[in-house]
Amino acid sequence: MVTRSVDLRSDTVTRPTDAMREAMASAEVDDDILGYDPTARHLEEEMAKMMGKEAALFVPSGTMGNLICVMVHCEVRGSEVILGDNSHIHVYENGGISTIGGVHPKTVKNEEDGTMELGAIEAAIRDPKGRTFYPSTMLICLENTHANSGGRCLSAEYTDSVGKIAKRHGLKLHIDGARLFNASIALGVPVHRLVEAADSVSVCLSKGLGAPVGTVIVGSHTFIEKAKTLRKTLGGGMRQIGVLCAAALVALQENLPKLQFDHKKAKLLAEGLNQMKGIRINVAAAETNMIFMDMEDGSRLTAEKLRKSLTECGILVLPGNSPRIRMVVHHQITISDVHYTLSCLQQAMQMIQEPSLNQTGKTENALSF
Ligand SMILES: Cc1ncc(COP(=O)(O)O)c(C=O)c1O
Ligand SMILES: C[C@@H](O)[C@H](N)C(=O)O
Repeated sequence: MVTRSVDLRSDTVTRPTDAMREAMASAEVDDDILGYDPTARHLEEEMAKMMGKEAALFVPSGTMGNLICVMVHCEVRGSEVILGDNSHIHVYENGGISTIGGVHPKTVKNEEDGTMELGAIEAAIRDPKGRTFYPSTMLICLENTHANSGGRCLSAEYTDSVGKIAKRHGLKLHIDGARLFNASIALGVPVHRLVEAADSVSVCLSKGLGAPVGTVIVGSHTFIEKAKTLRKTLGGGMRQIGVLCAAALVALQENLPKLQFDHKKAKLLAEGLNQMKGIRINVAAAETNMIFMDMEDGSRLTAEKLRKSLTECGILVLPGNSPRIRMVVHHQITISDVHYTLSCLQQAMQMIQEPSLNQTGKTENALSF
């Protein structure tokens, strides 16, 4: 019976630490819809300062944060947003910007590193002279780090270049910064510099930072005022949110410094996987806390077989029928968990690829982790 549990499904799975729970229990609270929750104000002031923006607003989720930001920037009917074809907003948010926001998506191909080609972005901008027929481009969205590219980082220089395109065409720039702190640590660039060109940013507290709930959006005072109204319209206004914001403040203090170790653990995992036959790993692409593991063509290995073997070892990855397995490291994964995962994968691959060998109990090239 497996007793060990290693949860690599996502960095959204972390449990609140004791310090977070203590802070939640003793949090100073008030009605935040009326604008009086002191702990929410404290968190929002902290985040606005860190991001170098005028104001901030706590929202229940990253999905709502992105939706509100897109809707504020695209408040004119017929608005269109340019975003990546593999972006979280386009793929994993139920098409909310269209179905709820009434905003038309104009996708541009995401490159392997999470960027969109600058020329392709500019070419996607509608000609205002065609306004009778075309939607009107109002906004460009980036995602840093880029989740579906494996947690790849967008540089400040690239973001500035996109910002220049937006400004040249009178557009706004939003950054889905669900894992912005991971990008900042990996690049060694402060978060405020990474988002300098952005008019709005959505930053998740519930990802690598390990808070149980929440996202903060930042922007100008005018933007945040409009966002506050929309948050209420969408049902995202809440009462005593100081309980949640207190945990987020602890997460910022406790876990921000730990992100560098998450990246080191992810790299260790990628390097170990890279020694194994039958799978493909791009070690260089493991820039932050995510790893993508692809099955080699023609191999007996399938993602489903490996997922099943991992589960039998108590190792959790997201279920799915994709031939790719994603592993996400967080502060509640230890180095020993990484070694355990590598050892379980090595044995699983051996059993799947060389079933006859295992009947004799012989094992070759067993890697020692
Ligand atoms: C890049 C990115 N943006 C936004 C979100 C949405 O955040 P939430 O799950 O809190 O809605 C996620 C996933 O959680 C994400 O990975
Ligand atoms: C699944 C996805 O929505 C989530 N943001 C994650 O990365 O785990």
